[in-house]
Amino acid sequence: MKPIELKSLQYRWAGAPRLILDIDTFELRANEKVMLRGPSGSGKSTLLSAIAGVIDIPKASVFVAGTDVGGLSGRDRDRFRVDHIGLIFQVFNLLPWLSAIENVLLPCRFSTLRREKVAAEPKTTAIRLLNELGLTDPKTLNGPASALSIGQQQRVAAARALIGAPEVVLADEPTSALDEEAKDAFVELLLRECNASGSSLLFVSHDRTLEKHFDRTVELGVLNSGTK
Ligand SMILES: Nc1ncnc2c1ncn2[C@@H]1O[C@H](COP(=O)(O)OP(=O)(O)OP(=O)(O)O)[C@@H](O)[C@H]1O
Repeated sequence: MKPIELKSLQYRWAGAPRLILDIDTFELRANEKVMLRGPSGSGKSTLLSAIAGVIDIPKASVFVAGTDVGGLSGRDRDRFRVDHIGLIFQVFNLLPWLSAIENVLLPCRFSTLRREKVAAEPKTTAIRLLNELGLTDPKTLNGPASALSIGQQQRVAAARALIGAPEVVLADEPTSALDEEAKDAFVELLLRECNASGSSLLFVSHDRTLEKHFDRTVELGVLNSGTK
């Protein structure tokens, strides 16, 4: 089963003069790690929103782990997303009053499937993931997320995306707030953890220096031939 398959995906924002997405075909294969590039405003975040089922897309145009995302009701899409997709955004969307560990556990709270995929006790797994991503200080792990630095928040967001081994991890410029060295280190950690959990990764970035870490790079402008 392909983690992501797009077929004749078209999308136009309400009131916009033209399609922002017009993609004939695209596939992300099992365990594949792909970088998605493209100029600002070209539709990269829109594409991730389409794959995550955050926006309304036509039926039979986006398949995630074999499910037709556009064919699901809004409620079922929300359920499907938490079961099968790990999300890391530019803004990490941590709940500031919860601890790092509690933030990482959120997908297990909302998804039985994710919880069942966690072999050990979920809290033990959350701590292991955070440790592997470089967060080890008990104060950092147990204190409120509001007290974390940007780099620490990003690691928590990555651990939250990875817990319960979702088939697909979608990352939208998660390194934009980091310096060069921290970017490379973060991408290496993320890829290692995706490999460990068997998750495929679609990673949006402008940053060509990160390309070397990925199986391949896809230019949205090339994919999106129909919008020209
Ligand atoms: N919620 C929205 N409503 C209407 N138009 C939107 C919305 N979100 C994005 N757009 C438009 O869609 C186009 C693509 O935006 P998108 O954020 O997908 O691009 P991007 O490639 O991710 O850009 P960047 O690299 O700057 O983050 C832009 O013209 C933007 O104004």
